[in-house]
Amino acid sequence: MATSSLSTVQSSINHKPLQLSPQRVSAKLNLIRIPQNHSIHCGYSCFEVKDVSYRPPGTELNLLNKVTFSLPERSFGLIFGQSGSGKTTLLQLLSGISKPTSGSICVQRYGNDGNPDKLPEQLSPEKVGIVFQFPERYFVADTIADEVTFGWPRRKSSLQLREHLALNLQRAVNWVGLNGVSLDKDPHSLSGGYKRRLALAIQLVEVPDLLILDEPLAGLDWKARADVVKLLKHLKKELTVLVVSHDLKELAALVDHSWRMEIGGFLREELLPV
Ligand SMILES: Nc1ncnc2c1ncn2[C@@H]1O[C@H](COP(=O)(O)OP(=O)(O)OP(=O)(O)O)[C@@H](O)[C@H]1O
Repeated sequence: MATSSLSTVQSSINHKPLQLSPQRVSAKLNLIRIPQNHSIHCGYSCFEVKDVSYRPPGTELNLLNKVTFSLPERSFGLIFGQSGSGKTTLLQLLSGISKPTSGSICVQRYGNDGNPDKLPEQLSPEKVGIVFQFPERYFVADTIADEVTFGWPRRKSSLQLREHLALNLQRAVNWVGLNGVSLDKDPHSLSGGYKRRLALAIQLVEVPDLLILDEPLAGLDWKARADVVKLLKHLKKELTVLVVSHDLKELAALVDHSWRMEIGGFLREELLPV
């Protein structure tokens, strides 16, 4: 999809306002500690997309046709396929920018025996972080600190909430390896790889249940690409990540599940052709 037509949406998505209660922030802070205690948790969750079709309002053609796949938590999925096949359209549905014409996008919890242990819950857009192609094009602030905190509550929020957000900011910045960089620096002066780190940090302030990346390596030189791959390898240890990319060789070592999107919006599971 042409990036210009999405610019407004993407700007607001890069900086979606945080609507967090202190309880939700605390829950998120706890979430980040889950991997260390992973062995004591029973069962697992899966993001499950079932029979999702999408036809833009006022058109006659389905861009997605009965797309079905599932991605277990803390795994790395990659969707590849020809330009114009519908990959970005699918990411827009997963992140709640558009709504499926039919089908469901849910989180299903399974017990240790592999059986569902409760009814599937609809995936809430609030729990999805998305980094669009070329996210640096939508940076709006003059400093890294302002860029990350754009859209945060300024006045009416409690001190407790602001303290939690500040902690989250610090954690996100450390997580993506931006901690050696002054938060007063102009985001536009960062190198390509560091701009991508910043775009990721914005999404990681509120730890997403699902992190989606559209072409994370596009437009970067070889060094920055290697840098972003290394960062994704690091994030994969704690997050569920879904990537759309044409850069199959560079990402292959990270991939747990892969699918090919075919023209007409048909998705099928397929090993990477590398
Ligand atoms: N709102 C819309 N109305 C009609 N057609 C659309 C709309 N949005 C996207 N399309 C068309 O849907 C198809 C799928 O587009 P999409 O951007 O999802 O493909 P893609 O696989 O992500 O491509 P690329 O790899 O080039 O990013 C394209 O043919 C595009 O022109």
